[in-house]
Amino acid sequence: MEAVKREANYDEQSANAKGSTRAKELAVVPRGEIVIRGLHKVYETKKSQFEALKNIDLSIGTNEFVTIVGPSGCGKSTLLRIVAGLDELTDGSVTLDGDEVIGPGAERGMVFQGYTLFPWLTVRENIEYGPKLKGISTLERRAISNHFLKVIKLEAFASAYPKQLSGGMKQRVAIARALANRPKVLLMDEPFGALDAQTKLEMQEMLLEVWEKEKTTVLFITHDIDEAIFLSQRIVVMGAGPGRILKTFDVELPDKRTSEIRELPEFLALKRELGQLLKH
Ligand SMILES: Nc1ncnc2c1ncn2[C@@H]1O[C@H](COP(=O)(O)OP(=O)(O)OP(=O)(O)O)[C@@H](O)[C@H]1O
Repeated sequence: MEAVKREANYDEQSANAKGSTRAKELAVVPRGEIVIRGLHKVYETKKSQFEALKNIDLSIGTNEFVTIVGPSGCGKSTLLRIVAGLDELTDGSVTLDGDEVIGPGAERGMVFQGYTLFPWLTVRENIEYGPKLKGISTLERRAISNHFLKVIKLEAFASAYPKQLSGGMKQRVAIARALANRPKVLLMDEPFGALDAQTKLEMQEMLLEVWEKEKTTVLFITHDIDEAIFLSQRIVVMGAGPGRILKTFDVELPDKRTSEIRELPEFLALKRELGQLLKH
């Protein structure tokens, strides 16, 4: 269990233990703060250029849960891929805790819609994959996978292979596998898009539980307005032609998100407003 405690906790503990100014400074270092400034993305082919993103400015705070919504083709995935370091920006900058993003890194975990588990590995082995690459010992890896199997409530399936799991279970493993690297940020591109309605609701509740426990910054993409409101602290609405931010909304709902909040007047009012904005 020790192995999966967050760095911030370690820092706080060491600050308390040592009581030194330096240790206290370490304890307040932001973790998982994304700053995007003047971001432009142009896709170039031999014959043409396509401006996918224009003038994107967005800051996402430590432990914040931010969702991006917008019409198909407005550049949501492009933006997420650039933050992941999987795609290059044309102009501007993206930093994570002050460090420029120049490529993929284990501190940014990704979960996509398609199931990206290794079919030849068991659930436990999939979760331990990242820590194994990092050279973490077998004992510590076991502690990490035990912790996350519990978090995603799949202890009984530790030895199962992905093909033996339902879609929702596979996505739970994908989330655990991303979290096992102890990322500062979880980047999620329509992770529940392929699930049936009931499983999707269950996954949303599970994700919020995980987010509360693990205190990771989350940048989430969805087409589903209900999902965006239910999950997020802030919603960023993008428009197309070229991809840009139209408006951001603070979600003023109780921190404790239970299914009842979907009936609250604030929820319904925001849903109406987002619906109107996305119609144009
Ligand atoms: N590798 C590429 N080369 C050229 N154009 C691209 C490339 N990848 C994406 N695009 C274009 O950039 C635009 C933004 O694509 P992106 O996938 O980011 O949109 P999106 O908002 O995530 O869409 P969706 O909601 O349908 O997933 C689209 O018009 C797409 O055709």
